[in-house]
Amino acid sequence: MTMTIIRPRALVTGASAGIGRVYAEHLARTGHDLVLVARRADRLQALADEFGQAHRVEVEILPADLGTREGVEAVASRLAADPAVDMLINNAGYAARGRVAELDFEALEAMLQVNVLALSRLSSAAMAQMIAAGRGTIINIASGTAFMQMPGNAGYGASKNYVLAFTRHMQLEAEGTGVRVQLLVPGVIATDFHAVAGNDLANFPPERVMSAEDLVVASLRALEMDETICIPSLPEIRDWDAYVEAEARVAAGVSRDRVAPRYHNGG
Ligand SMILES: NC(=O)C1=CN([C@@H]2O[C@H](COP(=O)(O)OP(=O)(O)OC[C@H]3O[C@@H](n4cnc5c(N)ncnc54)[C@H](OP(=O)(O)O)[C@@H]3O)[C@@H](O)[C@H]2O)C=CC1
Ligand SMILES: N[C@@H](C=O)C(=O)O
Repeated sequence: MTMTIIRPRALVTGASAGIGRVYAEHLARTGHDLVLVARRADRLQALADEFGQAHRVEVEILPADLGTREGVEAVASRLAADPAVDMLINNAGYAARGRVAELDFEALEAMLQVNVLALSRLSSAAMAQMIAAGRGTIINIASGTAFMQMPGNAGYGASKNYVLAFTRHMQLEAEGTGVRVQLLVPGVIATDFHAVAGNDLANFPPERVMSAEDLVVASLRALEMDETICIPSLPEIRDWDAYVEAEARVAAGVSRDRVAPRYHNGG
């Protein structure tokens, strides 16, 4: 009698480098088959060979440019067609920076295609398939810059605010479905991201820089702990709770039939 081994299968975007590569390695080590997505097929193939041999898992490469509609649809179709994919790491992304008055609109549009639209499309395809299966895990990668305003970072910061908001809506919609949705909020992580964005990682004080390894371990540990928001370096999670409470107080006041007293003539 032949035994078929059914392993969990994860699809990782941006798997050719940095955070995505580290996720892929950890998931392979813990017995996941993988589908690796990025543009650099040679890198993906090298990782597939390495992880396949070292961890005896099946690793498929799916080279795709998530900055194009065809690339996104190829990956979305893969998610929709394969119920064995029970984990999506929505990680591919980058920063195109520039002050608003000097914005390179084409560069902004290209970044939003990857950071915002591809992530949304792949989240949607995975959610549909996973809700139907009654199980699955999606991790969306935001950024600490979603909580900060810095000159030159309007486009990238806003794209990560989108990820934050979109993922929190996904979490609401996933309630009771068996699907887990994690929002991961990295700070400054030591990867090629900074060089790609035209910055030097060495400009950050070392005490602000985390390794991709530590980030990914924290994210996977948060999954085990059923924490849906993972901010790996935040010492006290109650600070996030306070943020959500403050947001709820603002939300309770934004829609009323009268303006606030401070806008009345004479105060
Ligand atoms: N490093 C940091 O300090 C932080 C990073 N983040 C976020 O983490 C995520 C991963 O970044 P990180 O690992 O640091 O950066 P890297 O530059 O090391 O890796 C980015 C990955 O995204 C892929 N990618 C970029 N553009 C595309 C595209 N058009 N189509 C398909 N894949 C693409 C790249 O692959 P390829 O070039 O082969 O296509 C690469 O695998 C991003 O979403 C980033 O915004 C958030 C906060 C902090
Ligand atoms: N957090 C990093 C990116 O998202 C950065 O500050 O550059």
